[in-house]
Amino acid sequence: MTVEEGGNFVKGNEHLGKRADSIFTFSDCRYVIKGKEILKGLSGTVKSGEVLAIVGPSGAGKTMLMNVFSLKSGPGRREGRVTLNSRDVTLSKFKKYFSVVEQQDNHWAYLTPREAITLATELQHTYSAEQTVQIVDSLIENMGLTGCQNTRVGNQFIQGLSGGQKRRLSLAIALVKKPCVILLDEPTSGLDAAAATSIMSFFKDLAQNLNIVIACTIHQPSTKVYNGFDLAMVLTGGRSAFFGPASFLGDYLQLIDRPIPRNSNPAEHVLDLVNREFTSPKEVDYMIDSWKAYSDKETRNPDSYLHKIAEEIANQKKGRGGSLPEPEPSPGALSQVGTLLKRQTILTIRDPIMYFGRAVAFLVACTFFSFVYLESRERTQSQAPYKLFLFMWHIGVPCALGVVAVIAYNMEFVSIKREVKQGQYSPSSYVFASSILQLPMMFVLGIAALTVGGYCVSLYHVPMYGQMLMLYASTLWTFESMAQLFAVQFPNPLLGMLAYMNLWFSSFLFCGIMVPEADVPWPLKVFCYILPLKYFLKSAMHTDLHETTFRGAMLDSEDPRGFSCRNATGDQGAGAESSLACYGYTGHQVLDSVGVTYRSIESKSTYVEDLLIILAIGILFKVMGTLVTITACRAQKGLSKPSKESSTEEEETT
Ligand SMILES: Nc1ncnc2c1ncn2[C@@H]1O[C@H](COP(=O)(O)OP(=O)(O)OP(=O)(O)O)[C@@H](O)[C@H]1O
Repeated sequence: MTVEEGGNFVKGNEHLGKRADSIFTFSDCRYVIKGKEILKGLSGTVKSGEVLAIVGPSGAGKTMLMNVFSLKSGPGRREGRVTLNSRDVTLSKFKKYFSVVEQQDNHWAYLTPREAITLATELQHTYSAEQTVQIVDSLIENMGLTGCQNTRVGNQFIQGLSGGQKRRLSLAIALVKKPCVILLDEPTSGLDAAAATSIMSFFKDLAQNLNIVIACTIHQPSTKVYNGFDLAMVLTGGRSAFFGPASFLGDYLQLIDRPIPRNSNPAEHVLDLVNREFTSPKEVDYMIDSWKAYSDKETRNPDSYLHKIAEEIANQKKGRGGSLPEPEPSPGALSQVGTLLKRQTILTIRDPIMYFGRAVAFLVACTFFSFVYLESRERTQSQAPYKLFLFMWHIGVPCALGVVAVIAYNMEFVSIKREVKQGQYSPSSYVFASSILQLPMMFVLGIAALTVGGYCVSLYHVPMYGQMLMLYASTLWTFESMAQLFAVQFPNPLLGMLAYMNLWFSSFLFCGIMVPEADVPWPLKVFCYILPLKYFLKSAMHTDLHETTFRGAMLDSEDPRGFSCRNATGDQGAGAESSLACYGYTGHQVLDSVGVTYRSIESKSTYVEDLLIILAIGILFKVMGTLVTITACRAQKGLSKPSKESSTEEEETT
């Protein structure tokens, strides 16, 4: 029987591995934002096999406490100690021994649960293919995902797994690491009562069978769900109003003269008592003060539970918490890059937004502009300058559409940060894998932009297709690197899009066509050198024109320019064209003539130089993006140790 059918965790499953005993302790945890204490000295301890529920009204500080446990960086300063077997939980310990299941299930929408679990296993373990299949089968069976193992996970846009199935998939992925502690933020949110009861009883079985610590926040548990917890912590206004065995809450409330009414839900009752929105502040203060008085008294009673907790915390602080298990060997960087590359390839093929959707948009947009500039396919005198404008559209519009990549990379980065923090792989492995995949995809995008619009409709010079494609792919890659930088630099994708569009506009403005480079004042002139479109246009014009000839002009040794349009034939305006519309017979002559007005255009080939500059600009943005990615993934602050006074206070008031 599976969880899906309301059953229990399959006991004694050897593939999931039973952990050695461990103790998770937090002592005197505080969180201060701009001088305001959000968490006020919270302490507690949870043993392996136990489930702790942190309950409290909205704004009580449940999420903040979870963030403190999970070393999440935030706006404030954290104080206190969080330990596992008396070792302070640092980011590297966290990666090895902790798994977090966040409130929002953030999965790869285009993978199936089987693929997602398999890839997570391959990223974190060095198992053989056969062992991997066994582990994956076991997780799928135990998490009740058998029926949906080959269904795409889905998201808000594509239909996929139900909320409960997604939550179980999150848990399956969290278990792949074989953690000692699992932290769950609101695991029942969005689930109906039956699903919530089923998943909580499942957690209880899981904690016992794998001997792991589970700590979760929960908003308003039903009686059935509440009865499944081993320990409960009641929070209000960042303070503790109860911490101890969940089954003891009723007796405690009786002791302080706030008994649970008959047939009432204990959690609901206590939440009513500590909620300032529904109860008088006096009553809430009474609950906090009563707990402080009770815990102070009981901590001194050698037979009490609270005394044992205080002792346990003191032991942990003194380093008498036992050793931590040695984590299983993890795959090397190359193997991780290979697995990530496999995942990125599957996602690229299935998710059209990132590349293939853009390729279609490029094809349509460039073909559209080719039709608008249909006359420019004729290599005639009057059309010569319009070739330049067509190139501007043919590269400018695809680059502008790169703004889509900012959103896509931003969404991707949310998942990447989570996976890196969970210790699945290093950020540099991700950057490496995504960069490898980007390269061929830039050629796909270049082919889409160039082939139909440029070569079929606008009749670009076919022998130069390879060179032109290289130019396109490089320029698109440079803009892709810009998009990736802004996607990771700004957590809000709208800001990233704004930054990208600003850079794109600047690139257009300073491409040497809109305003002569010589006229641009310093320091703005620097943009003429560091943005890629100028180099692209120069080389694209040269590549397409230099081996061709233009009708309406002829070589003329008597004319100082070496050509004239007076007696030329073949152009509709031949002979009658004004000297202004006479650009030249050879591609070189036309390039020089166009360059009189648009000074960045010239007949001299600067292809290699331009290509290298474009690539250098791309590399610069890539390096910046990589640094920001690595920094953002590592931006986790450890807890500062409590002050002497606060540690003493903590020992007194568990
Ligand atoms: N940036 C901030 N500046 C000041 N106060 C903040 C900030 N972020 C959160 N808080 C405050 O911290 C308190 C605890 O918030 P937290 O999100 O932990 O509550 P919660 O118990 O998880 O609530 P809920 O159940 O509604 O999610 C709240 O009173 C909130 O207003």
